[in-house]
Amino acid sequence: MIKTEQLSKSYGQFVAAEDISFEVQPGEVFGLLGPNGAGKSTTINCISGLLKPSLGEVSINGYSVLSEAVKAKQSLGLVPQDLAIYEDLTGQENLNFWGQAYGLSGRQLKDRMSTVLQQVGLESRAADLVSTYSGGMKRRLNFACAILHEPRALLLDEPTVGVDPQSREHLLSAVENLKSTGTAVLYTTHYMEEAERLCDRLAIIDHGKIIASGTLAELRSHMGEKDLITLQGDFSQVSEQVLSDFEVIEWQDDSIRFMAADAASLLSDILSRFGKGQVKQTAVQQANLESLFIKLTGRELRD
Ligand SMILES: Nc1ncnc2c1ncn2[C@@H]1O[C@H](COP(=O)(O)OP(=O)(O)OP(=O)(O)O)[C@@H](O)[C@H]1O
Repeated sequence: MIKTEQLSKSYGQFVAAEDISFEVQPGEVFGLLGPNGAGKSTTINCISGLLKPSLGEVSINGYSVLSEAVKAKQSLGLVPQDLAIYEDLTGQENLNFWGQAYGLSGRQLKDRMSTVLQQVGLESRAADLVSTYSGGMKRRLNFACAILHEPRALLLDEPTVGVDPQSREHLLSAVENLKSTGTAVLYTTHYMEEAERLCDRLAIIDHGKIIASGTLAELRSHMGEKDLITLQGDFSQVSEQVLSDFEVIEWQDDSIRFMAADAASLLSDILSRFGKGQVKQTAVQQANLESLFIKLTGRELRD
């Protein structure tokens, strides 16, 4: 339903997205997970037609976004990172505006408005001006506007950034609901927990490139059932030989990261290899998307 083939986008000499290929099937949530600046919005904007790719192909429901834009966009909904709603209109008026822009009218538009308001939990505030909404409520309305016309493919660009837990829950359940009705969803986020909850398959993106992709289970298996251990302290005088029997990912004067199977049982042996007072803090993370990202890049997802 959503397909990119070797999509690249450059700004002058700077390559913001490079060789991005994936497909999202109906009823599937595909996640693009990566830190700020990784290239997620660039990819989404090329798919929605807001940006023209420098190279590669994008299609929606079999129609090329470049050469058959009108047909491609008929099946597409976009929830942009920047809000696309009017503050000086009510929630209802915003929906009415967007509904008409999508060609809906009369009874059909009324029914859809009431369905989406209920899906995002805004029925009781629909008659209020958007300027009186909380940030999370605005994000929910932004989402509602994008799904009014029942798109078969939906692009969500970090829809939960800065929202309160209640709004986040409304948004995540609305995505789950769309998935169950067969919508193909592309979901970008830098929140690992959201990717783990929602996504059937994922691509991890960093510096404009996909560095790993697959189902959650496939991605976890990259970690080889190993835990990620982070030590903080003073390691400026410590030889890397101390951990030569482990896979060290990052070694700095004040922190060390390495992988170990069953880290908890090895911890006292590991700590005994360091001098008194050298290790000030210890953290053990089981295999998850965050630890995989650190393994692949040496950096944290939220950098
Ligand atoms: N118009 C532009 N001109 C030059 N560089 C740009 C432009 N738009 C984006 N970039 C750069 O491209 C890179 C990717 O940006 P993009 O917005 O796609 O990242 P992102 O993963 O969506 O992160 P964020 O969540 O912070 O938006 C960044 O380094 C950004 O500064």
